[in-house]
Amino acid sequence: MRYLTAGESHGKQLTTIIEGLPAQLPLTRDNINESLLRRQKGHGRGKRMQIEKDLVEITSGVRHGYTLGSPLSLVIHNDDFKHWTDIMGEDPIQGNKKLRRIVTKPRPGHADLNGALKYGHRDMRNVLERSSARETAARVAAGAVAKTLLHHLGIEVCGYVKEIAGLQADDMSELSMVDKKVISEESPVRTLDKKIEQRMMDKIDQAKRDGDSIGGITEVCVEGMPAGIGSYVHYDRKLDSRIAGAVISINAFKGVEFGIGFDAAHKYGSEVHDEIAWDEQRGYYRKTNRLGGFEGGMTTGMPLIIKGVMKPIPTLYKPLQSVDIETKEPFHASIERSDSCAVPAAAVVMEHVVAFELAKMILEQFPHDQFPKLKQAIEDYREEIRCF
Ligand SMILES: Cc1cc2nc3c(=O)[nH]c(=O)nc-3n(C[C@H](O)[C@H](O)[C@H](O)COP(=O)(O)O)c2cc1C
Ligand SMILES: C=C(O[C@@H]1CC(C(=O)O)=C[C@@H](OP(=O)(O)O)[C@H]1O)C(=O)O
Repeated sequence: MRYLTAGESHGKQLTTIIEGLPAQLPLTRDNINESLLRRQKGHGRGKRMQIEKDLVEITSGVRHGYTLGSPLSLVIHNDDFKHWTDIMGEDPIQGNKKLRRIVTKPRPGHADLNGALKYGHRDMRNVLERSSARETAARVAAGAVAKTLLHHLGIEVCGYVKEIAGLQADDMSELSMVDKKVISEESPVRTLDKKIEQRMMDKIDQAKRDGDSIGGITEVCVEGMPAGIGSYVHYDRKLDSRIAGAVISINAFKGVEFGIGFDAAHKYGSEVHDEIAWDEQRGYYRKTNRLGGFEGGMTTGMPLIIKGVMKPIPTLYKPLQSVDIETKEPFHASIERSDSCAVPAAAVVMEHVVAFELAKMILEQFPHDQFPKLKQAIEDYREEIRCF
């Protein structure tokens, strides 16, 4: 299974095409819209999220509530396009630089300058339109399809905020998946402790007043993955490495950790590795889960715990110094609008890109033309490893 996305941030629409899904998977647009709505929430988003109401249209691949096995295409319309029809239209546009809204002032931390150098764009709008995290809506749509597939296989994926501006959200490790989901779905900045939640929002508001931005840490937990998904035999079949790539591909993500992650560097082996145990009901299991559910590029059968680090948003109301590519003069640009913190939304994005990689690996490992047969194959495999 693979997917592609297309679409510019202020263009007409975002398109996602997923190829390689099994036939006969139950799928409706509600499965996807729920995820899209969650991605739009969270304290610290800018005015754009008030304009957009992300709803998907399934334009192929589904009939009467079930996948056909043919490519699935999903469309999300950009409501903001109506304000940008000339600037984003396909026909040549006349007028002065201001009318055409040509961008010649690159923002440090965004893709503007490097993208302009690479593709030879003297108008950096040609870069920012596609490098914008608007594209993550299309990725969430793909991930929502993957999550639906996983859900029907008894696998649940949940993403939530772990830290914003140095403030730790509550440790959710002991909570049931249902409770984790309630917390992350209500509003992704939610924590169990209302005081911490308020302090996070205060920090975001303060950063916004200061013309600054804020990053944080997101976490994804996965329950129900059987052991042995992924592979040790080749670098590109290691599931943890695919997940790491997918997480780092999210705009502004700069790090990924599995389980205790970087803390493993300061510990002894006896404090890091998870001892193996067995009982009749569960089969093999681990007494601890410090490695976050991965060994040798494969799942261990324990919950997957994955963290991602998001840097602060690059577009600042109090801008950093840069150089105009036309005049070569230094400048301090003022900006029109931006998010000041998008960590809650990014947690939802991470949940969905992880889900896609998990579903993709499962489909690689089991025959999957027909979803009911895939489901049976997974059930048989679970039983086989329980009795191993
Ligand atoms: C959900 C989400 C929303 C974002 N919103 C903004 C924004 O409003 N302004 C901005 O400059 N960057 C925003 N970003 C980050 C940029 O898209 C990102 O920093 C940029 O594409 C450069 O890529 P890099 O940071 O991965 O190097 C957002 C990222 C995410 C995940
Ligand atoms: C549109 C989304 O996020 C956008 C991501 C983004 C960026 O530079 O990454 C910049 C902003 O776009 P605009 O300049 O139109 O306000 C965000 O709003 C979205 O998440 O749907």
